[in-house]
Amino acid sequence: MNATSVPATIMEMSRTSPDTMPTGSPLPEILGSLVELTAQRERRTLEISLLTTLRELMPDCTVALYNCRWIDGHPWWRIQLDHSDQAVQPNQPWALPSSKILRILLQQEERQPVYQTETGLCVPLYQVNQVVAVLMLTPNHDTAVDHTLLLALARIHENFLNLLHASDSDTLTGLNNRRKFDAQLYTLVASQHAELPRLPFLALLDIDHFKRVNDSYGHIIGDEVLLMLAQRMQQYFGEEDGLYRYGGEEFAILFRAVSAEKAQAILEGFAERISNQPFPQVGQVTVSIGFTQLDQCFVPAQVIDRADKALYHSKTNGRNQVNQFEALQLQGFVQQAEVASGDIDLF
Ligand SMILES: Nc1nc2c(ncn2[C@@H]2O[C@H](COP(=O)(O)OP(=O)(O)OP(=O)(O)O)[C@@H](O)[C@H]2O)c(=O)[nH]1
Repeated sequence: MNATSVPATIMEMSRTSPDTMPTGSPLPEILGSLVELTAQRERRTLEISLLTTLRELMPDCTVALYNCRWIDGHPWWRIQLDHSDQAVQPNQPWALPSSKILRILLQQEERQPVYQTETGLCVPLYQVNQVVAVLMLTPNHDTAVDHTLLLALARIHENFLNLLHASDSDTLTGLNNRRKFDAQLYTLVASQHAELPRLPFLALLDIDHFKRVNDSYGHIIGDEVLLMLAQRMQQYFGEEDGLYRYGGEEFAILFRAVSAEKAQAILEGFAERISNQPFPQVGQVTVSIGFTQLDQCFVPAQVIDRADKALYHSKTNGRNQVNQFEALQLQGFVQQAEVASGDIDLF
């Protein structure tokens, strides 16, 4: 099913299978749930909306959502939300699923939309032909589950996951794109809490002399360097760190560290790894990095300006190095910008 066929399917359900509709779930209620579901623009709120909808439409079932992560071809999973929406803390440890679920995820069993397990029903959700999440449904007592309704909601959720992924991703590198970066920086700046044990930082990273790569080896090899750099970022940084293609040959990283010194060490470790691991055909590539600590005193435009100034300092002082805005400011190398009437003006 694709996104455009969804409304027809729901209308069809209401016409052709009225007796399979759960009691108390008339068409207006289902449509209301769909409106709510499809208004979401973030994966977590989309997931909460799906579970709320299922809970409302199937009150006799317990529902849980697991997210899947693939490492070297093996699926790991962790519970993301359960029936009560709030009960699960984010970032539970990843675990190996049971052998039955493993067979389903690896598609060793004949691919079906719904699988029967010991405890109930399992509905895999796909992205580019790979399972990215699993809905687990346990009926209380002997309640019959309306498979048509369950599958329609699962497919709608899946379609929206895919749309979200497409609108948030950079097509060349697969990293998050600038649109996603702007949204997440805004959220992070607005929601910072001083009591969090690890401090938030923004780093801007730019490949050194990238024009020479394009000029010497061609644009396609240049693209490959961008892709490999993105892959090395994914291997080096943690799964909770935000990695973005900021534009052209520039990347952004939103990450946490216990101190500015530790943040500097993390970024220097990455720059060193890049310069020490030659790229196919091109050889050595180096990167320059500027970073700054996020602070509620500064709006997103100021935070970006601070990281950018630190990056510019790295570029103009020999490249292949990492600088923090706050340290440069103390030494008098850079100045703070202030926001006036929506623009950034220097003091
Ligand atoms: N292959 C490829 N090149 C790109 C892409 N986006 C931007 N570029 C190239 O990136 C290069 C950036 O060049 P400059 O801004 O002069 O920077 P630089 O050569 O990296 O020099 P410094 O940043 O000063 O070290 C240009 O040649 C752009 O054409 C892309 O998606 N693919």
